Amino acid sequence: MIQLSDLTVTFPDGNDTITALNAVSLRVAPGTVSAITGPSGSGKSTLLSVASTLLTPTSGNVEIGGVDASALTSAERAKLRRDSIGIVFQQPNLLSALTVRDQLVVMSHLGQRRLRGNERSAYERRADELLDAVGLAGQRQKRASQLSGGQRQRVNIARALMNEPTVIVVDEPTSALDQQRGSEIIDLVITLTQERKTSTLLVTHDLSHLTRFDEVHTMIDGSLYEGLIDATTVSRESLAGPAS
Ligand SMILES: Nc1ncnc2c1ncn2[C@@H]1O[C@H](COP(=O)(O)OP(=O)(O)OP(=O)(O)O)[C@@H](O)[C@H]1O
Repeated sequence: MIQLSDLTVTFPDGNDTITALNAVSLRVAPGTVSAITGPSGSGKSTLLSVASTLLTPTSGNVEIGGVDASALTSAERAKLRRDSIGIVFQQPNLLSALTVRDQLVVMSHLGQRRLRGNERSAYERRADELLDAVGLAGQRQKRASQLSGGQRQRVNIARALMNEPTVIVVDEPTSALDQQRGSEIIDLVITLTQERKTSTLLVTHDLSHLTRFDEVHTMIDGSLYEGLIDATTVSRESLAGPAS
């Protein structure tokens, strides 16, 4: 479960400041996908960076499974991130020299000592189970360069699940894919979220899938609103007020 409370992020801009997030609150329950859409520059990526504890907010806090990330040291936060948060970036950043299976195995012992043989085979079993779950059972020994864009995104998703996270943060998973492959990736994210009871926070520009998510929010100028809102036609004064 992830709970974002009253998050504000400002960046210096010459003598001024930019408010990238303005008192944003959001709770994503286990087994549900909450989608965030909104215009370019409205703060969506900043929200994902804060939710995944990669960026510390100017104020407000992020709780992952009841743990307040702001109360942790940076080493503790890195451990929380490794153990509890799966991050799926927009472009799959796979390591071209590794097989599909090893892309996953390497994730599970980042920053740790060399694996012993029996540990390695446990990780390989988990990798194979996840590759089955994302429809890549037959591709385990291939290299990233031999995969299609949709298959790479599947590896990316499987890799994010390797450490059994309770929270998944997904940035524009369909942006490099055609409509059908994009739709299949959304199906996969929804199915895995339900099966594994993760709290999934997903950013997308692609409005065609929005009705399939449990919740939809729109980010406008750093504020988060419930539902789908057309930021070009609605004035801020007429909005009901930020979601909380
Ligand atoms: N590191 C930074 N330093 C200064 N300003 C930043 C930084 N990161 C983001 N911003 C500013 O914060 C605002 C929100 O940016 P953000 O990238 O979160 O928007 P976005 O909704 O993800 O945009 P897009 O859809 O184009 O990716 C923008 O005005 C951006 O210029």
